[in-house]
Amino acid sequence: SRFGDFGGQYVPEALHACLRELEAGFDEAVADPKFWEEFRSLYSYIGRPSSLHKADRLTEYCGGAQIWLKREDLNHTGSHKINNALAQLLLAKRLGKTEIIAETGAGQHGVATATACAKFGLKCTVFMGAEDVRRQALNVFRMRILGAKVVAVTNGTRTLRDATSEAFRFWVTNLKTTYYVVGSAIGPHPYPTLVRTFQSVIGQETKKQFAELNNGKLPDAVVACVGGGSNSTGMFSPFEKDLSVKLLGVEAGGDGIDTEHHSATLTAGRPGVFHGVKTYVLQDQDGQVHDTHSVSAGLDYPGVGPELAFWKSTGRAEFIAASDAQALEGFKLLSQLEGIIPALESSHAIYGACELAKKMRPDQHLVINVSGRGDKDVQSVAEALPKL
Ligand SMILES: CC/C=C(/N=C/c1c(COP(=O)(O)O)cnc(C)c1O)C(=O)O
Repeated sequence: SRFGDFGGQYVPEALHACLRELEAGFDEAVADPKFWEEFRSLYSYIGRPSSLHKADRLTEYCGGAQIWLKREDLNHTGSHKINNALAQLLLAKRLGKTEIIAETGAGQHGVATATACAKFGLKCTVFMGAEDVRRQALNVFRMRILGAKVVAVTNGTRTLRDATSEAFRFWVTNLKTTYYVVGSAIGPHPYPTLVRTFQSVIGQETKKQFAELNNGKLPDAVVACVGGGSNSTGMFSPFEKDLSVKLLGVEAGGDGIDTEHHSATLTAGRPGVFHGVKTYVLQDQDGQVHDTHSVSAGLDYPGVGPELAFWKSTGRAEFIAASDAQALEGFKLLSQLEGIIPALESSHAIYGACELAKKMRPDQHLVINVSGRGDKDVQSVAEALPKL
């Protein structure tokens, strides 16, 4: 349950028993070939494997490494979130839970959980900050159309942080019947391990596909955006032992990490406890957690997964921040050079990858995890880029 000094279960006594039940259920499931057979039987529903292909015009534009795209945006519901939501629903069924709750920021995890609940016939309640209900309205409609109840959370900054706190509060009072599908590699043990394990299908496929297309070679670098850390740990973990592969996480630099308005937890935060886990936190010297900002709702969060905090401390992965303006640049680049409209979250990885590619040689290869598609964001981008 530890990632070096990070991880653990910093939760009230009331949660210990159900976290132990969850850990036992998880350990049993991952050791059971039947669980993985059931997960793989969902691949045609998800659209796995997702494709890996070259980005020729983006490669030319950046002028350095060969750039490849892992298309998690093409999954059913439009992001990587479906991998984790479906796997956790299988786990919830094994644990005999009848009610499902989830938190959401960008609405992608909310839609993925609502989709999985519709498929498995379970009641679904999604907690979402009122500000995110406004800026990701398309996904709120989708959740409701899929049969889920969306609870707008109005405390605090009315974003992902508050939705997550509210989901935990609800869970603690409904432990017997309710399974909390956590949407990122955050929260108390076993959630960071559980979510990374289910998302590692991304990195496993990437490694195999890249080798098949490049006579057995590994890529030289892999890039992913970082919110709570699920698409990054899912993409990075299969490469963790391959030290020749550079791992780069791109966080939300908002208005700039020298301002109070960003969500670059690993770049500008420090070790602390938040949402039940020891990790990096954006906090003041008294440990009060900062309000955060990002143009992308899915990265707008003052915590981060403990495994990424560990990889930062060991130097296995590097982290940079892309500002709102730089993310909007990444959004435009992929749209106009490759005809792919990425989620604003993924747009941070596009920008960061292009900066890295420039510093690499043309005989080197870099893979970007395109974590989601940008349909949900076109309204806010149109407002942000009126001259587009
Ligand atoms: C679970 C809260 C985060 C959400 N989304 C985060 C997100 C992220 C960042 O989340 P992580 O992969 O967990 O760091 C990246 N790409 C897309 C398309 C996302 O939607 C959500 O609610 O949909």
